[in-house]
Amino acid sequence: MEGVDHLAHERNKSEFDVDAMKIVWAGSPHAFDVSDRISKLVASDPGFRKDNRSTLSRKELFKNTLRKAAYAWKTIVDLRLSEEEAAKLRFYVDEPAFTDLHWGMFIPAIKGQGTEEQQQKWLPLAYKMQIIGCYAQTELGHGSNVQGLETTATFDPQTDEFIIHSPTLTSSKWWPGGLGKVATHAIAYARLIVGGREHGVNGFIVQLRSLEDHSPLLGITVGDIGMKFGNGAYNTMDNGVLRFDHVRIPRNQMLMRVSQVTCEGKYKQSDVPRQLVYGTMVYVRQTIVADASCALSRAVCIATRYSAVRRQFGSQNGGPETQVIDYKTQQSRLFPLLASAYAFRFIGEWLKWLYADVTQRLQANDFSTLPEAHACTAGLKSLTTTATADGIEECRKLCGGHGYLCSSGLPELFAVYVPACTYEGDNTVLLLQVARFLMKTVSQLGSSKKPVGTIAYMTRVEHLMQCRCGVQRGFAELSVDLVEAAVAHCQLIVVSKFIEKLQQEIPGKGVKQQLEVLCNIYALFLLHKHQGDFLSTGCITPKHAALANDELRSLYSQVRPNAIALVDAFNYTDHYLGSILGCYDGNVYPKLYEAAWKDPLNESVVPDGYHQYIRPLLKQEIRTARL
Ligand SMILES: CCCCCCCCCC/C=C\CCCCCCCCCC(=O)SCCNC(=O)CCNC(=O)[C@H](O)C(C)(C)COP(=O)(O)OP(=O)(O)OC[C@H]1O[C@@H](n2cnc3c(N)ncnc32)[C@H](O)[C@@H]1OP(=O)(O)O
Ligand SMILES: Cc1cc2nc3c(=O)[nH]c(=O)nc-3n(C[C@H](O)[C@H](O)[C@H](O)COP(=O)(O)OP(=O)(O)OC[C@H]3O[C@@H](n4cnc5c(N)ncnc54)[C@H](O)[C@@H]3O)c2cc1C
Repeated sequence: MEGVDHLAHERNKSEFDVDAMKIVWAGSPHAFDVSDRISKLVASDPGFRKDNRSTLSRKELFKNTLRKAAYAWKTIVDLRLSEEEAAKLRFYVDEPAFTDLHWGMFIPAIKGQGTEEQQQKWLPLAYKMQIIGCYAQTELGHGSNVQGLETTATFDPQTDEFIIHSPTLTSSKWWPGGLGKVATHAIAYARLIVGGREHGVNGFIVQLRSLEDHSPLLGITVGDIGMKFGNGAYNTMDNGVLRFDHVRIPRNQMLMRVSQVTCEGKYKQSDVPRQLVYGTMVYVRQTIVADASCALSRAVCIATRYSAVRRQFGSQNGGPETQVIDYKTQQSRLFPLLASAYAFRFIGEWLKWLYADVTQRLQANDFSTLPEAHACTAGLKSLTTTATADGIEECRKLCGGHGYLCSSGLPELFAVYVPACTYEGDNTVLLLQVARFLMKTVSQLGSSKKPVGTIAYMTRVEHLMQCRCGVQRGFAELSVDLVEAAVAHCQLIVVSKFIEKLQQEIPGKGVKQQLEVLCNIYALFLLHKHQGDFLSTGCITPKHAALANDELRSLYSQVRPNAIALVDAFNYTDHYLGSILGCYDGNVYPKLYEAAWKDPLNESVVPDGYHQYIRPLLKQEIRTARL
């Protein structure tokens, strides 16, 4: 029945203060207030309706996304929302769109790689959305290998301009979000050529379309790259293709914080690491880790609530069947994902601090923590997105057949989320970067340069020094093992930061105790998952392994009465969840049944095509012997 909380009995079992946990999840009382207020604002505004996406054609879907983006901007301006509130509004609108790249990459690239003068010129236009930008780095032929990009930017001293050109088909820019149909400007990454000499890949601000009639400018060929994985999903984003035919831009449109070209055609490299050109990617990778905890928590919220609603088998003397959340197999699949959602939340908080710290150091020309920041953002982006993509799929399976319905919210969540394992750096390529960082640390063991921060533990691996010669077999040869070592390194960081979080003051009855249970589940689940490595290296004995498994089972029993309250703490509205299986009141079956009849296919009792195709089939005379 509407208005009845079918999960009230579950909520009454909670052993901790849910409202206090909501603050922990949000990060602070202020952050909770903003999130709560904005999520309800979006949920209550029919202008942000999203339950019809899977029934729209690509063109209708895209036009609807443009409408929503414009409506969101009008809401932000009319309500004078702060930058924080505006970002939350875009988050709860919950639809990949060109604005993600405008705000998430185009603006950060200018802030990170532009000079003061360039920031003063371009940022006000971008903040007021008087220009719409995209981040055009990847090409048809190269994405991972940035130094392999082929687009050229040749300096012409006669006119004090750069000539941007796509010399080959494979140099076509390919994938940039917002590029296909909307962006008026791009940060285009190209090989800098001055006086016939190459100076590596740099960023250039290039106008693509007229601000009068949106038509592509002279020398610009631009369009959308076509449908992507899943219906709806990421097809709200116009990932584009772009070719330059000798497009001329003023010299001052090369982002010149890292490298400069003077009007005399002299190339100058600032005394900063050239990798600062990659700074925007580092920034986005750390935001993607926070995104992972959002996406995973969303899937876990749906699967946990539905697991408490769903009953299957186990009826005693005609009594109710067993809630599937009470099956140990369901708990062993679901609760490690619940623990991971909280673990990723806290590692995302720490990574945000690490990024802010390295950014502050860079402003003082202190580059000492840049390698660690690169390794952490690359490795944790890889780890959390792989686990989240796999976790969303596991949550779909945890919901049985109904998890495969669009109305469960899980298929679309999966389809939108999985490219996170690829964009902003293929996950394996990024783990290889972490492996390179770890091997460089090993090579420095014994020198005066002592490992600190997230690699401080490596001082305890002195024995690696003796086998240093072993790694002469070559990085490539050992890359599979090195990638596994990189994953283990990142998992250690996640566990360590979860433990550090628990050493903080955490208010609320029973809140810290619940987080300790989740931290232990996360750590012991990893030990169980990688038991072979721990046993084969002698880190644990078989008895330790058995104890860990016993403790894991006990921890699942401790989480069980608190599971619904732990997902309520995410404070997601039904609108944001977009899931009948995960609705707050647990009134699933009537909503599933009602939703079915709203499908366009049920607009007519007899389907289109019956008279043309089915009736002749049913009425045909069988002229041959029975088949
Ligand atoms: C309906 C339901 C909705 C559900 C919603 C849920 C949530 C969904 C998610 C949100 C959805 C939509 C919103 C979208 C938001 C996100 C959008 C993102 C879009 C993606 C954008 C992109 O993809 S941009 C392009 C990204 N491309 C890459 O990442 C390329 C990867 N490659 C590289 O980074 C580099 O090529 C390389 C690092 C792999 C190699 O570089 P290079 O060859 O130059 O270097 P070397 O390997 O030789 O190393 C040399 C030394 O440099 C150091 N190094 C390398 N990189 C860096 C760095 N970045 N910073 C610092 N140092 C660096 C390296 O360590 C070496 O050092 P030494 O060993 O000391 O020499
Ligand atoms: C939805 C989406 C949105 C995107 N948005 C943007 C955007 O806005 N702007 C932008 O510039 N780009 C964007 N991209 C492009 C994205 O950044 C690249 O696709 C990504 O960096 C991966 O590069 P690639 O496609 O070249 O993969 P590849 O490198 O070709 O990967 C193919 C395979 O090769 C393997 N591989 C590659 N190199 C090595 C190596 N050295 N050792 C071992 N294995 C290796 C990889 O692990 C992978 O298994 C987007 C992509 C997607 C899917």
